[in-house]
Amino acid sequence: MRCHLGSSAMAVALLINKRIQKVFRTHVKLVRSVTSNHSIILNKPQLSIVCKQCAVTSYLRFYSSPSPNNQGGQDSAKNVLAAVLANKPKTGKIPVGVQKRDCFHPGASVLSREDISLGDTKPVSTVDMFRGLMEYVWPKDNQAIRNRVTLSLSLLFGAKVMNVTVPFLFKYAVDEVNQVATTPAGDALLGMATVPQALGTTAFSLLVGYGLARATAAGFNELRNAVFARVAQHSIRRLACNVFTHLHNLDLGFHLGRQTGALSKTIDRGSRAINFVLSAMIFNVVPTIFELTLVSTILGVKGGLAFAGLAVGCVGVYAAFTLAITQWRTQFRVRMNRAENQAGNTAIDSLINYETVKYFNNERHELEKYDASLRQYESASLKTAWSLAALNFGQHAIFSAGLSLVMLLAAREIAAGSMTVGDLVMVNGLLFQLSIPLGFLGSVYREVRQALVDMQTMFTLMTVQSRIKEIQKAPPLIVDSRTATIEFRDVNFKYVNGKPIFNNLSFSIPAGAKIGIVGGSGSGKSTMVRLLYRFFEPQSGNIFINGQNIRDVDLVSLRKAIAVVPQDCVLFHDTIFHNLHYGDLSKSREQVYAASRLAELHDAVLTWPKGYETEVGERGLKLSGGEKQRVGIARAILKDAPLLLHDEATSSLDSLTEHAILQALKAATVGKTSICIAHRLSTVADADEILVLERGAISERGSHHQLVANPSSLYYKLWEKQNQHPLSK
Ligand SMILES: N[C@@H](CCC(=O)N[C@@H](CS)C(=O)NCC(=O)O)C(=O)O
Repeated sequence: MRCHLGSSAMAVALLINKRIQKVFRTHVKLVRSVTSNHSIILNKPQLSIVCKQCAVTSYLRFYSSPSPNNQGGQDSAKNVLAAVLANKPKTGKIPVGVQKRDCFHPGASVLSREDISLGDTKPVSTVDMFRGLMEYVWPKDNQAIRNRVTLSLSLLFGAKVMNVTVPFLFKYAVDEVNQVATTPAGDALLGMATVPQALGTTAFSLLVGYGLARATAAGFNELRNAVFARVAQHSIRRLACNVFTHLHNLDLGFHLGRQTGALSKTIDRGSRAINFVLSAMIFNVVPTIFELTLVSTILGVKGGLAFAGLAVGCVGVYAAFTLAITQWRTQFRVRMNRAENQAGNTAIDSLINYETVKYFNNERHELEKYDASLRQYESASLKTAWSLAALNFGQHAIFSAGLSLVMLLAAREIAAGSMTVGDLVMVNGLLFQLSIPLGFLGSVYREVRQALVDMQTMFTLMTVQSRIKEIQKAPPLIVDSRTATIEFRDVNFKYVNGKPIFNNLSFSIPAGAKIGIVGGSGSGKSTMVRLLYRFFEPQSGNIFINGQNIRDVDLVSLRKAIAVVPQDCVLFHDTIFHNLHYGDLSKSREQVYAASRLAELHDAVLTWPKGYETEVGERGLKLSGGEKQRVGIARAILKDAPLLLHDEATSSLDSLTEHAILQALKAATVGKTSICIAHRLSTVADADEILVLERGAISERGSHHQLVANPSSLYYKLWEKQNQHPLSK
C-alpha cells in the first residue's frame, strides 16, 4: 500500500472524545451553574454553547487547525473547561477557546432540549455509515460504476492469485535447478551452453514465468488502482454534492447556529475520509485478509494443520501487538501535533506583533516562548520516533519468529522426505509477501479510526432535518403584481422559549402598496421578512399571499415571488457584474446594466478601474455600505418579483448616499407590493402606510402625516429623535 497516511492531529479525535466525555460528566453541573445564560451540549467533537436568548451557537473545540478566532488544537478538554469556569460568561467575556458568533447574551432562562433542536441529530453507527457508503460505491442507478467495482475486485483477485503463484513458481524452479545441478550430465554442459540449454527448458521456463508472474501481479495491482480511482472519486463527488445540497436545504436557524468554516471542513474531511476508508479497505485490509486466507489454505494443504495454524497464529499475534502499541503511541503523536501547532502559532503571533516586540525589547522573551514550544515538540517527536522503532522492531521480531518456526517445520519435513527444498523456499516466499501489507497495519488502523470519526460527523450532518417542512406536491404560489396582497393572521413567533417576538400579529397589505415598518430594535421588523420568506415558521397563525397560505404552497414558487434587499448585502468574491447578474442569471447583459442604472450604480461602476469586470473582494470588502445596498437593490430589480422586501441597513449613510438609495428604491418598488423595514424614518415617509411595531404587535398605523400629527405616538417620538439638528438649537 502506498503510504499516504502521514497526517496528524485529527488522528486522535476518538481518544480526545473519550476524555471530553469523562471531563464533561464530572464538570457538567458546575459548568451549567456558572454559565447560567448558556447551555453547554456535548456534540462530538466539540462542546456547543447555545445562547438561551437567540439560539446562536458557539463552540468549544478541542482539536482543529488554528483560526483567527480560536486557539487551535492546543487545549485539552480539561483546560478549556477550566477556562470556561474561570471566565464566568456573566461578565460578557468570551471564555478561552470559545468561538464567538453573533451573540453572548448575559442572563436568560434555561434552554430545554427542544429549544436546541437546531443542533439535534440522529446517532449514526458504523454499520449505518458502511451501508450509506455502499449506496455510493455500488449505486443502483449507475451500471458503469458497478462494472468498475466488479473489474477492480477481479483485478484484486487476479493480483493476489498471481502474488501467491510467484513463490510456487520459485519453488518449482528451485527444485528443477536443484535436480539439474545434481545430475552428472549437467556438469559437462556447463560453460559452453546457453542458459536454457544449461538449465533445461522446464527450469528456464519456470524462472521466466516467475518474473512474468511478479510483473503481472504488479500490473494487476496498478490497473486495479486506476480502475477503482474513478469509483472512489465518483462516490466522493456525489456524496459531497449531496451534503452541499442538504446544507442548502436546511433552514436559516441551522445556518445561524453553525460556523460556515466548520461546515466546509466537515465536507472536506468527510470526503477525504471516504477516500481513505475505501482505499484502505480495497487496497489493504480486504486483499490482506484474502491473501492470508489463501496462504494459510495452501500451507494447510501442502504441509498440514500445523503450518496453517502457525501462519494464522503469527499474523494474529502480530495484529494484536500492532493494535495495542499503536493505541499506546497515539498519545505521542497527539502531543507532537499539538506542540507543532503551538510552535507555529507562537512564531506567527510573535512575528505579527513585530512592532510590539521591538517597542518593549522582548525578543529574548519571544525566543524563550518559541523555544519552549519547540522543546515540547522535540520531546514528543522523539517519543514518536522511539515508539515507532519499537513497533517496527516488535513487528519484525514477531514475523521473523513465525517465519523461522514455519521454516523449521519445513526443514523437518524435508529431512523426513515429504517436502523438497523448493517447498521451504515457497513457504518462506508466501509468508514474506504477506509481511509487506502488514507492515502498515498500525498506520491503517489509526487512520481508519480517524476517518470513521470524520465520516460520522459528515453522515450525522446528513441526518439534520430542515424545520421548514413542505407539504408533498404543494401547488405553486400564483401571484402577480396586481394580486400581490399580504396578510399576517394571528401570527405568534419566538426564536426561543420565553422570549416572544410576535403576539397574535395581524395586518394586511393591499396589492401594489408601499408599506413602511418601523419600531425599536428587537421589535421583530426583520423577523417579518424572515417569516414571509419562510426562513422561519411561526409557532401559530398564518401568512397569506394573494389569499394562499404560504405554508401550503411550493417553497420555490414562494421565494420566486419575493425579491429581498437584505440589511447587509453580502457579495460573492467575484466581479461586480456577476454579483449584479446573480439577481437573475437568465437575464441578458443589457438587462443587468439597466437594473444597475435604475439602482443608481451604473455611472459609479463605469468609473472603477475595470468597470463591470472589477472584482469586489471577499464578501464585497472593496465596496462601501451604500454601494452594497445599491447592489442589493439592483439585484431585486433584476429579479423583478411582484413582492419586494427591503430591510434597510442600520449603518448611517451620508445624506447624498441616502438620497441615491431612496431614488433607487423608488425605481425598484414601481408596480410592486413592497415592505420597507425602516430604521431611518425618512426612508418610509412617502409610504402609503406605515406600521409601527411594538412589543410583538402593531401599535400604530397610518401615513407619515397622520402619524406625526399625533404627538403622543411612538412614531412622533422616533421622528423627533431622528430629526434633531443640534446646529439649529
Ligand atoms: N509498521 C508501522 C509503521 C508504518 C509506517 O511507516 N507508517 C508511516 C505512515 S504510512 C509513518 O510515517 N508512520 C509514522 C508513525 O506511525 O509515527 C505500522 O504498522 O504502523
